[in-house]
Amino acid sequence: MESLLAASSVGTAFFPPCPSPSAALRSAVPGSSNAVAARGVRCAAAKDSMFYELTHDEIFNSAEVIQWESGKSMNAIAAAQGIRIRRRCQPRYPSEGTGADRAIPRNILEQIIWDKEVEVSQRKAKKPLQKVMESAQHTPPPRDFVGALDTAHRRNGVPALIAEVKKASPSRGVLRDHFNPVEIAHTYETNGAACLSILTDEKHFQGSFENMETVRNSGVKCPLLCKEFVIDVWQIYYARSKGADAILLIAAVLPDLDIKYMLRICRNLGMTALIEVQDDREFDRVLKIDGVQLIGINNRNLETFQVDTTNTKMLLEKRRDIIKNKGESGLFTPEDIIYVHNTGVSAVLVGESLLTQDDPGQAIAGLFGKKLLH
Ligand SMILES: O=C(O)c1ccccc1NCC(=O)[C@H](O)[C@H](O)COP(=O)(O)O
Repeated sequence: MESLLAASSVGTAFFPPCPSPSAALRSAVPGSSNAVAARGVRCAAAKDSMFYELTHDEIFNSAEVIQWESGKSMNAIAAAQGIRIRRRCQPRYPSEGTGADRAIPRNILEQIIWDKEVEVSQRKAKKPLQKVMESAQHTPPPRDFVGALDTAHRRNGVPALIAEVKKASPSRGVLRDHFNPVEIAHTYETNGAACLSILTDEKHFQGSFENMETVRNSGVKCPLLCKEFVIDVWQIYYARSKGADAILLIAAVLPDLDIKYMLRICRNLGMTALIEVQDDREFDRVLKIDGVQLIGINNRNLETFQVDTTNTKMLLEKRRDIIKNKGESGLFTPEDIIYVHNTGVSAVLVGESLLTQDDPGQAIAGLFGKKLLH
């Protein structure tokens, strides 16, 4: 088994990680030895153990390499896994398609991802990956996200709460005119939230990484989830450098290869990855990936915005023996909480129903039908 660390023997002492394995593969010429070279060089690991050391077998299983080397584009590989969200990468090969079908996003999630591609490349131009990795290295160590959820679940006998700090969303528009992330974070914590989820996307949610950093530095003790649309490992290191303890990875957006790679980076940074699924196919894909600690079942279809709390039940009924699950979106009443708890979830992620009340923290007792201890 050849380790990518060994590939750093090409001469330079330090190789930043590739944005994602599928992006590295995309930059190579399929079917040629360049594809192999790209694997070796673009994904070579930094020697520092804080980063990562992946083997070829871990990242590039033979089926994936064969797919790539047969000339399939990244979007085609993703589509073969049932991923409907396309990247807006410039077409390089006829199989990637051209023309009108590529110019218009098919739904809001695809629009967010296309905007994210532009945003991340601009951010990277301002602060390259190597600098972000250094900043991440100097950030105080992450807090135990899963541990905080477990403790709260045991203490209260109801699903642990990940309370969301978000000003707006594409489906609901502005949720709060007066939006003070630090105030909201503190009232959530005081009223029993186990962890907080901080929206960092600016364009569609009016969030920011500054919010993440300010909340982290404000004395809040809860572990923080960076609620971001991750397409590039740069965002994971950046989130860590701003104090995130956990990060969201969306199965509807990321091919398996990228999830595996990003999971390993999270593990080496000491962060928790919350992997979000919305349907059977995504759930099955994620269950086959080693090292997944936390799965979130979104009740909101991110393509249509439709919310259906029976989604959690439907997906869990078939998979009774699953590790850790979290129900997300569209939870408004104590009955909703009892309903998802009975399906087997040990945590819930809630935004809108708390944020639209005068005091989002005090609204927690109303949502759970009792005061949560913390
Ligand atoms: O909420 C949206 O409109 C949305 C649109 C596209 C992608 C993601 C979106 N929301 C992210 C979330 O999953 C929710 O913020 C989270 O689950 C909390 O949901 P809620 O309690 O309904 O605010």
